[in-house]
Amino acid sequence: MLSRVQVLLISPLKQSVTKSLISLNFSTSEGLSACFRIALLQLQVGLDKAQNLANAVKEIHKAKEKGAELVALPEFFNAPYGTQYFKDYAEEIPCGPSSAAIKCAALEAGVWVVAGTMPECQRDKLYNTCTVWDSKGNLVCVHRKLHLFDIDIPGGIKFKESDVLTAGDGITSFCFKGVKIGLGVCYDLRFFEMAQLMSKDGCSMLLYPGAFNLTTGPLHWELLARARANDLQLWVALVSPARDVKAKYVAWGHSLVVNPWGKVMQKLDERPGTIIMDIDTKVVEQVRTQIPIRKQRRTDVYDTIYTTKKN
Ligand SMILES: O=C(O)CCC(=O)C(=O)O
Repeated sequence: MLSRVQVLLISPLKQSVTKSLISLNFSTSEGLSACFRIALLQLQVGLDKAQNLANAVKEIHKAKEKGAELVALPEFFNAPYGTQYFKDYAEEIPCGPSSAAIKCAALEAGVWVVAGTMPECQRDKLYNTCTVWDSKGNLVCVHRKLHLFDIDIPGGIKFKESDVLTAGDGITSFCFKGVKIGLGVCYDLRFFEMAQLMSKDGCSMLLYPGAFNLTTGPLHWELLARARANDLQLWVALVSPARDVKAKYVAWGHSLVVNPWGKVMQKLDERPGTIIMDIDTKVVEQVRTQIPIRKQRRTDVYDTIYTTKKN
């Protein structure tokens, strides 16, 4: 719902301070509504790190030509996915070659980049880490995957990231053009409480670089994206690498954008490709006004809260 808010303006140009009151349209929950163009790059990723980086940089520039202002890359855009690879491909952030390539691409193209994830080493630990770069090439924030992907589905898939990786310990969001965007990495998508906290913090969009597989991908990828979008009434974007059937871990692909009504707005198949989508936070306001569940929660009966620090 929109409400009229009065803002006190103090002009620095006049000797005697001039005060004037103006009215602005503010949304009750998220601030001024805003619109921006996002690109999701479903990249082909292989064993050759230099080639992966060159491809990411080329596609960032192509996305800029299509008017993208914020460009998102997939989980492990610079390395194949698999516990056997993490150590060899890991870099310190922000001083490794992958950070350097993305910093430079963001600056040269003049776009913000959510650099999917890369294996990060710090001291003796490895993390699955998402970095965000602004259009001047500054590192805006870092999110280390909070929930490690440890599952065992007999006849389907067994994976144990925790054999090699350490989990992050915080929840991360950043502000782009006045829109707060929450970050998660792949398995993080399964954890509703994390998403709910980002929503409570004022996020209008959640962005997850991810790489589901051929067992859980068809079952849960789109379902989870739509569930998060519908429950929290915000935009959700998932960015996967393209499928490589010869890889040890075969990614599901199907990068997508879901709107705050829970509707899939754009979706790729398993091949390399790009989604270009205009994100309008007015839709967030609409659905939250028309189905006002955010105001109807029984926080006298239940709640979701932080138990530790925020990033
Ligand atoms: O949750 C899943 O089914 C897949 C998760 C995954 O592939 C990951 O966290 O990297």
